[in-house]
Amino acid sequence: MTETAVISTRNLNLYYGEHHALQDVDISFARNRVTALIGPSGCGKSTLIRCLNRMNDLVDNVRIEGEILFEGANINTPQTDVVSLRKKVGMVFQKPNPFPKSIYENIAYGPRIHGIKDKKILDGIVEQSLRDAALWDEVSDRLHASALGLSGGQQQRLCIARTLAVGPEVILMDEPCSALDPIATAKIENLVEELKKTYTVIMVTHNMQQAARVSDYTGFMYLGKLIEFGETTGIFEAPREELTENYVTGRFG
Ligand SMILES: Nc1ncnc2c1ncn2[C@@H]1O[C@H](COP(=O)(O)OP(=O)(O)OP(=O)(O)O)[C@@H](O)[C@H]1O
Repeated sequence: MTETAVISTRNLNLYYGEHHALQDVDISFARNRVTALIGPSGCGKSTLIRCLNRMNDLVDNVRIEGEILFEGANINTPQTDVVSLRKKVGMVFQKPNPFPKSIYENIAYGPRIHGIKDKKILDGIVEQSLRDAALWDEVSDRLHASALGLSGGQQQRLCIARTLAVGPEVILMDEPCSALDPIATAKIENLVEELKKTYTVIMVTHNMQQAARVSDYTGFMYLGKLIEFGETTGIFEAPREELTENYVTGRFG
């Protein structure tokens, strides 16, 4: 890959107890591009993206070896400031998980934690984040209503807005559409297209059509290994590995 990598791993290995869940993964994620991670259930896709903002730290009995380079530094060290890492490498989960608070408070929460107190500035961040997440027009008249009253698709865009509000560089998305209907899914996919102008997006998806539609690069994983990585068109139309071909043509999975 000739593009600038924002984040990359070198000899990344992860063990859950005895289970070797990531094996020698070397991958680079290009700036302002969407990279999709695909592969059958249990192959390690979520485990891999969770390494990129140290979410696996929260799991008991996990051991991680190797380097994860972000902005030139290895983040897989005890010295890493994990709070500031998670501000720069945000995450959106499979199931929308808004806080049981107002729409406004969901977005303002992160910036407040990071020290922004001025109401005018917070108002501006809330509006901009909602605009950037393509939600402003649907909620601008009810910012102080509960976020739990939004539809699933709106809640997921709210979660994206919440991530944008703290000024990330990378957005990790772990199957962000799996709980959504096709219309809400299409909105998220269109949004991802917009987001990559400003951010780097790394998305786990079970849906191969989605990977083909939204991503520039695709990594295919199998049993904890990154089997093949390259431009999405190449992975889907001319895979080099037989395993990849079998998977993308639906022969297993
Ligand atoms: N907290 C954990 N403790 C122990 N084993 C785990 C844990 N999380 C995941 N695993 C195991 O690690 C392997 C990789 O899981 P992971 O969730 O990363 O796969 P995945 O490719 O994202 O799967 P899916 O598509 O089903 O979400 C699986 O065998 C899984 O059972």
